[in-house]
Amino acid sequence: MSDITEKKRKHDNDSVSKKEKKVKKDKKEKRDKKEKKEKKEKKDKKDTKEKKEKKEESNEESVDIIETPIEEINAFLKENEITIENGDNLNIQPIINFKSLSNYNINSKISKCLNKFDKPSPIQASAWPYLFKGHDIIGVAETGSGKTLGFGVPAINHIVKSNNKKLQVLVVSPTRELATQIYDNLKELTDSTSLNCVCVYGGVPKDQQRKDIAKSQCVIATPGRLVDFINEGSINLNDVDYLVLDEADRMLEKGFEEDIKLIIKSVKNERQTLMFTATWPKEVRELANGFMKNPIKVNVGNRDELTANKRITQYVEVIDPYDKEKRLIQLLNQYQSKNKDDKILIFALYKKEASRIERSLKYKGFEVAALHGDLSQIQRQQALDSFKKGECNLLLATDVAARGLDIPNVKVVINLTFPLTIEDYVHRIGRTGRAGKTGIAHTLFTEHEKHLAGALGNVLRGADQEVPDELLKFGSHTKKKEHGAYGAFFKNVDMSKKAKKITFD
Ligand SMILES: Nc1ncnc2c1ncn2[C@@H]1O[C@H](COP(=O)(O)OP(=O)(O)OP(=O)(O)O)[C@@H](O)[C@H]1O
Repeated sequence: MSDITEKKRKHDNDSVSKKEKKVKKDKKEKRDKKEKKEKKEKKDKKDTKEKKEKKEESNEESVDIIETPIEEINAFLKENEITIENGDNLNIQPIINFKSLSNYNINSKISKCLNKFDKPSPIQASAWPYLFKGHDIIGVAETGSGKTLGFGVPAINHIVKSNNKKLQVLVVSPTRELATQIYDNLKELTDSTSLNCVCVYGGVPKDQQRKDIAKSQCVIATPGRLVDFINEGSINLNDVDYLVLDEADRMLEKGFEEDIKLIIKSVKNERQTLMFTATWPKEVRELANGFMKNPIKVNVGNRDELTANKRITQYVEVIDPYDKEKRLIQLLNQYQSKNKDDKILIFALYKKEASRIERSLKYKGFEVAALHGDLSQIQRQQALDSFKKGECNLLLATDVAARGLDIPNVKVVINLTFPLTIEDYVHRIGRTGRAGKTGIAHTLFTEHEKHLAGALGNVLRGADQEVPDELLKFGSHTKKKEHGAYGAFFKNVDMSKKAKKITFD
């Protein structure tokens, strides 16, 4: 090849590669421009969203403080027999209507979830203001009075306000079914605020729970599975600064103490601690104080004495133990209603007893579901679901169903065998007469339970119910419950110091 031809070829090649380079450069510039534009649009969109949210927030902030007249507040406290005790002599008005929630900058998405109700229930009205301000609380109010949202609304608002995605709220519940129910309640709130919540309980595989924990800000748990996860390092509670013990007296009883100790040791020291229940026996009060900082005690109804919901009509029949089953059939025939929605809940004491009675009822032609500890978790959940949905209107349960379960249209509770404690009696019958409704509790009482006759008599009197003569014959002696738990964890609190009862004047 001649020099000239070689030069021409080189020149041609150069100009081709220059052209290619230019095309490439143009393409890149175009691409960059497009990316830049997309980025800007994205940012603008985000800014607008943030601005909108900020505006909403500032709107909330700029809302005028809603003052409720003192006379109205005092009438509300009196009518609902509310006492608020605290050592710091704080004087914070209850939130007696949802409008007043704006005084506390409650996230509007959370308050929207409450639209289905007319007004806060007495425990919500009186506990919320203290909880929004970050205080520890012991909330004691009758069964079915809305305690779940009483601790749940401030819990989720606490996460929203913190503006971080760490796990911050822990709710501990004694049974799997109750944990699931609390989860359903709180999920409505977390979903509205695009936060995540997980329910952690035993009897089902762990894998999915582990995955869900990793992305959740709120955990509802039964103690056993939670302790499992703590021990295997699958859950980090270091940032939990809002701790709720639901059914607190049960959680502080012997049997749960080791788990509760470990759980409390695993959460943040600087935290808000809440204890909610319908029964607050003297035996656990000092112990509870040891886990809390100057707790405010909110009492709805005269709950220094054990009291049952007064909208429940209580019948107590003293009976020969051998006649119980025959009487149960008569009661079922008497109470089974033509209204297909009405439900009856029967309580037995032991799992074996529950299984035996279930078989016997089925043999006699009753359609009955059963819920007790000898069943698998799937069977337990199926029985509860079919009872809740009304597919089967008769449920036979042990005390696993005594606390917290909120099942619509339970018209009658039958105590086939009396529970081990008088507190359990109050919780069992509290499965009826919920959220302002009425109900019936029919109890078969035998000489085997005579040591609880005095306490039962007091509960009946306290709720303005008739005390049968046969019950009085057992005398009024009440066996004291003992509490030997908590060893070194136990903190002696000076109970002689009287807390102040607040009145608004
Ligand atoms: N402000 C309200 N007004 C009317 N109903 C309400 C209100 N808040 C909650 N409820 C309803 O009251 C029912 C009982 O509530 P919840 O289960 O929280 O009771 P509880 O006090 O925890 O009862 P328990 O002592 O048996 O655990 C639920 O169906 C709930 O939806």
